[in-house]
Amino acid sequence: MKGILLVNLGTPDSPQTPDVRKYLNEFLMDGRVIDVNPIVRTFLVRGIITPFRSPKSAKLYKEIWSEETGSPLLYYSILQQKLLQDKLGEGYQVELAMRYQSPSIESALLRLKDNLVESIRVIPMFPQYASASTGSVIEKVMQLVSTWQTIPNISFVNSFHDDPLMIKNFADNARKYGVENYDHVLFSFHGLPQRQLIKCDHTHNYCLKSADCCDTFNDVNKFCYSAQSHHTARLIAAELGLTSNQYTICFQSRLGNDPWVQPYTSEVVAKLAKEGKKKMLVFCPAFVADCLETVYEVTEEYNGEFKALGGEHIQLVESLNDSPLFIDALAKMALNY
Ligand SMILES: C=CC1=C(C)c2cc3[nH]c(cc4nc(cc5[nH]c(cc1n2)c(C)c5CCC(=O)O)C(CCC(=O)O)=C4C)c(C)c3C=C
Ligand SMILES: [Fe+2]
Ligand SMILES: [Fe+2]
Repeated sequence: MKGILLVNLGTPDSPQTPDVRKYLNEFLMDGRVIDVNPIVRTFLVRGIITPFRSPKSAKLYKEIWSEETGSPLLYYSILQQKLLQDKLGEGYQVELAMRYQSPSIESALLRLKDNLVESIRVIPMFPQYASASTGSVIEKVMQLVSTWQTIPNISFVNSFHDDPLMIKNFADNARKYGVENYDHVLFSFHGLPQRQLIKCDHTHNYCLKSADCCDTFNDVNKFCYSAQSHHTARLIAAELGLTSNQYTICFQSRLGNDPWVQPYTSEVVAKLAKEGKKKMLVFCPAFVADCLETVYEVTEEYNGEFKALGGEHIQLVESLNDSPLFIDALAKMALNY
């Protein structure tokens, strides 16, 4: 039996403030997410961010929480695990874990260990590599497994930003809206502090040194989250036959006052509304499942800001969720030892 472990980010156990606080504390106390001195991080997270953000975020989570299925991120993650298990069949044990909260990575690894799997293939569910997402998952898994007496044959998917099935899946999801019916297309990725990009630049002389450092995907920037994001967007655009003036790549969900990777989605939305764009199609290709950042931030927040400035409608392209093409992509990654 071979073990496959899917790991996504995590979501609160409920949309109530105490559960959201517990989630944010675990998430934001991760040194790869808020990568500052631990004393400063503790002060920032426990003293400022979590006390103020928890009640606000709880309100947003209540907006996207379904009575029947709970958090969209967990709902689609469970579906992805079940569908991949069905596809791979008996020789494989597919487990799901979340980096923060539940189901925990520790419990999923123990289920694989108890079944004496010969090997474990870990798939962090983030197409583009970032230390704050993929890096954190890999570190946590290695930390836990390193304490086992028998360390299994273990491998990790580091990124899948250019996976052809994933690219086709996003493009197909957009086709049903008729891309030609929109004035402009946005590729809005989750943001990241600029210093986290710079830390991944092993040459110390490329990332953010010029305005066009992400315009090509090359040997120097191949591990950069922003360069991988630009690459994903260009591939989806090419699949849809979009020319470069028909779309904009941007980054959402900035937290705090430090500079994050730019341009910021909210500023791009405002600029395009002021230029007279009426209808926009928005992809969020940093996420493989719909979540707070897509369902609320794009459909409610950016749509509201766009309309307030004269725009008519922002249409979110749904995420990969339970699409058969994405399950095929996962199966390929699972089998590609
Ligand atoms: C310093 C702060 C943050 C970094 C860095 C960060 C990176 C990052 N996050 C994701 C994926 C997701 N993030 C989600 C929610 C979310 N993200 C942050 C902060 C940082 N993320 C916060 C505070 C939150 C919680 C919501 C809020 O209060 O605004 C989610 C959604 C979870 C859900 O339950 O739906 C995802 C998914 C990636 C891929 C990433 C690095 C590239
Ligand atoms: Fe995030
Ligand atoms: Fe870069």
